[in-house]
Amino acid sequence: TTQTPVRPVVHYAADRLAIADLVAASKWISGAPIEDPVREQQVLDDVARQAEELGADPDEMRTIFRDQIEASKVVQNGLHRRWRQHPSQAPTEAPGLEKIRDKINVASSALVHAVADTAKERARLGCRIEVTVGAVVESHERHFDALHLAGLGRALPSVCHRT
Ligand SMILES: C=C(O[C@@H]1C=C(C(=O)O)C=C[C@H]1O)C(=O)O
Repeated sequence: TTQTPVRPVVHYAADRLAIADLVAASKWISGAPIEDPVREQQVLDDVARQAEELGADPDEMRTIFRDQIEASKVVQNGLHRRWRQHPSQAPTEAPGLEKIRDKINVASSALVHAVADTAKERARLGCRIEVTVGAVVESHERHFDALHLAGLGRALPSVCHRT
């Protein structure tokens, strides 16, 4: 398949976003709220620390991950709306949230590395179109529906940095 320098960033953002389905199912069953500001702060502090360890910009990493978190909530809210409207589609079992968050942490670290590895590429003029095309191709490969494509779109606006 077509590879561009920023494609790994799109790939790992999509990996992380796909886990939102499990989170949504777990919260649907437990009744936990979709938004968890304490956990969000932990995620942001964690990726900023990892960025520093890799010699990357911690503030930029926080900005990029604020968008990953918003994207996850777009997908979770969309799935809950769908399940309220079509209860027969709602999940009846799901893993516990702690177990799923272990998976999110792994996906986050992979994305931190991809971001840290592409500082130069993300400053290039071609970045924006590469990210956009990458998101469409990635969505197609993963059989994403419109909700997940919209979520991936919400995940990516801060990837290409304006220098
Ligand atoms: C994914 C979750 O849902 C939301 C999104 C988060 C994220 O993307 O890391 C963190 C907390 C929640 O506001 C979660 O609760 O783990």
